[in-house]
Amino acid sequence: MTTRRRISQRKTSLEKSEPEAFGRPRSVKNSLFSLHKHVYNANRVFSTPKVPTLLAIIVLISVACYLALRELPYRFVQKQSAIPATHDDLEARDASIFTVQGIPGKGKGIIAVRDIKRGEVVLQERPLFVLPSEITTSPTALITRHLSLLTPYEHAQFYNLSYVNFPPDLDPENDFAELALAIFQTNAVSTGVNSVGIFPRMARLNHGCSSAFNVVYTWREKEGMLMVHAIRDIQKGEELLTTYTDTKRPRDQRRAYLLHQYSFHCTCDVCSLPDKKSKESDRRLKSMSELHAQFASWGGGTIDGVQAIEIVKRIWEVGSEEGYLSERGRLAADAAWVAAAHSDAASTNAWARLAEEWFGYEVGVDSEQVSEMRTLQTQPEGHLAWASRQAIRIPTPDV
Ligand SMILES: C[S@@+](CC[C@H](N)C(=O)[O-])C[C@H]1O[C@@H](n2cnc3c(N)ncnc32)[C@H](O)[C@@H]1O
Repeated sequence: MTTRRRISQRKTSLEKSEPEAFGRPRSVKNSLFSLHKHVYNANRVFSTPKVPTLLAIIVLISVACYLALRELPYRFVQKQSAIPATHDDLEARDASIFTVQGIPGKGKGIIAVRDIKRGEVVLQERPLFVLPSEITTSPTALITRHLSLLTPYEHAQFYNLSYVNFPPDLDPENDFAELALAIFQTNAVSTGVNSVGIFPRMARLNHGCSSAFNVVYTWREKEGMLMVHAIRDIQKGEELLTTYTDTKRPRDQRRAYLLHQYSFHCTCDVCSLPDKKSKESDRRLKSMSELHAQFASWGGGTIDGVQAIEIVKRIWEVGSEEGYLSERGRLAADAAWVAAAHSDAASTNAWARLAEEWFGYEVGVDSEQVSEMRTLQTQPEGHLAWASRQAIRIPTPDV
């Protein structure tokens, strides 16, 4: 099964553990079971109806109780988190930040209704359901089973989503299982390393490359929630764009991938640059990818700590020229790792401070990554790589 990979590249570096599927809590079954007993006993008291009528009543009441009760744990979990508890609250919060509307040539998209500051939470959302990214059973059967567990509202949310790559010989009005698969493949996003989920509100985000995307989403395993943050200031009226793939690739390759996977020809601000400018942008993006690969070779000892930090600074610089601001928290955290390995506490502290700032924009000031970077600033010697390499002075950030 292919699914949107727009965050999977990013996520593998930012998220570590395998997520749980967000299913109905097991306790629902227990509550349903005890309710069955209760209903059964109640009907024994009023034992006059005929057996078929009685059975019909029991079934009806059971179904009604099940539908009502299965929402309870879900709402309870929602109330514990920062997410507003009801659909109305969610809609009110969304409406104060953005609106979903038709965008010429793109279907629907998300437009800011006010200025949004870099680092702001644009949207938080729990998945309708989550599937493993690799499955051995039939994907249509699996999706159909998950859809059968949704409320009518959630069901409608799912079937309202857009889709591409629907087999031309089939009819979306009749082939619901295939339709569901196409919707899933067009809209699912990574929820950690081995799973993908459907988030109907954020699924309206269209794609932009390199300097064109202005929001980034991250999956928070512990909270079972997807967060969308603005990575640059966004003005009222601007479209919110995320990225569906690693856009540190030349325009031709990005376009070919997006056409094949999502059936659109990308005309974002970067893809629409005149040829000369586009080539310059491609050169910068290629250079960033190559520099990342060189930086990674520090792990194998091919380059020393000072050279590794020079590469980090070069990536930062090229990123600024290109306007590619994503992944800077991770980059600075990796530089802090190098500094810690070489036992330079002051440099570890300085890189961790920079990482805290940029993780704050991209994954949130309340994220695990920010909290780790704060701890590292106070206890550089606590880093797991501390003193694992020769002790040398490591350059601090220029910014
Ligand atoms: C996850 S959906 C995004 C929301 C979708 N536009 C809608 O109407 O619900 C992905 C689909 O949106 C469209 N899309 C996304 N980004 C686009 C872009 N930059 N230009 C044109 N179409 C785009 C493509 O059809 C793609 O398959």
